[in-house]
Amino acid sequence: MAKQHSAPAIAELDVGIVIASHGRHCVIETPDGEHVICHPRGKKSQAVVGDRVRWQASEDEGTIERVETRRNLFYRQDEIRTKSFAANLDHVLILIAAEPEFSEHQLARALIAAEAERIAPVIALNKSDLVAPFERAWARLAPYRRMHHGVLPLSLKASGAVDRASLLKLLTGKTTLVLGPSGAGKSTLINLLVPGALAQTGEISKALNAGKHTTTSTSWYWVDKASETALIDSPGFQEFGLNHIEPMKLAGLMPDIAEHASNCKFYNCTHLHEPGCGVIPQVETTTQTGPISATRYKIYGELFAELSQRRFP
Ligand SMILES: Nc1nc2c(ncn2[C@@H]2O[C@H](COP(=O)(O)OP(=O)(O)OP(=O)(O)O)[C@@H](O)[C@H]2O)c(=O)[nH]1
Ligand SMILES: [Zn+2]
Repeated sequence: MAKQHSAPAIAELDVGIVIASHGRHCVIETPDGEHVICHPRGKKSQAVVGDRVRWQASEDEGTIERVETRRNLFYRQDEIRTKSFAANLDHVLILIAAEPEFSEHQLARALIAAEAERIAPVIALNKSDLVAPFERAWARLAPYRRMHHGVLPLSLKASGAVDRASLLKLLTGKTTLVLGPSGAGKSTLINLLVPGALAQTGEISKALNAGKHTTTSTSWYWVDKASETALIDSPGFQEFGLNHIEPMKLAGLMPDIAEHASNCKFYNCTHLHEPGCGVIPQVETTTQTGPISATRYKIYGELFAELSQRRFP
């Protein structure tokens, strides 16, 4: 009888971090800093950037045998699909700018997705050198400056060295996903913290596509030689679907609303119309100031309605 080929025990397999992904295949980095193109074994081991994996070499490529348990997974979900950005994050850095004008809806959605996975968000507002638009954007961010850890003002082009230092103070030793709308300065930020980063991405996508001119969707960069601080660059800030969030969980994921949601008369209060609601009287109106901004409350109501109507794919 032929001897059956048995798979090696997981403990004997090599370890790696997923540093780029493109469709079904991805690039992993070994502890020695080598890069290997890997394919998942079956559908189960679909890996995303930031995943720690166990893999096995096969000729000059590799097979991912297991994805280690994730600390968190930052993703968005609409009616058609789920997009996973990255796993095992310490921070999501949302970079917006004085210009182009940012969408508060998108910002609120990305913050909710981070909160749902218990990932600490950092908001940065770039282009402080554009004085008047910056002032307007800064004022629009008042509710966000009160929540979280404030908003970091930047001028990546005009004061790169100072901004580099303040970003490193926040991000050193951490793994951070950088998100932002087009034109806010994401490439400028990544190149400031990781000189040559974009050239590196070019090489990786070339390896992945064997000469085809497509770019990788998400990429990992080490900021330091010791490989302790990492940035992850990912497109896709637009159309930030939150279908995976239960409507009744929404208030708990918006810190300014959550703060007052425990004072409601009904335990299942939606904070939309109920008598004895702790949230509604705290919302600012044209005649009354309040700790909850009218815009934030409106976003809450719209999202609640949207999530209540969702259909799972
Ligand atoms: N005035 C000003 N312009 C800046 C600043 N930082 C970046 N920019 C400019 O803003 C534009 C967009 O910057 P990018 O870094 O390419 O932005 P991005 O977010 O990567 O944009 P996409 O490539 O479209 O995703 C460029 O023309 C930059 O030179 C800044 O601090 N002040
Ligand atoms: Zn309520």
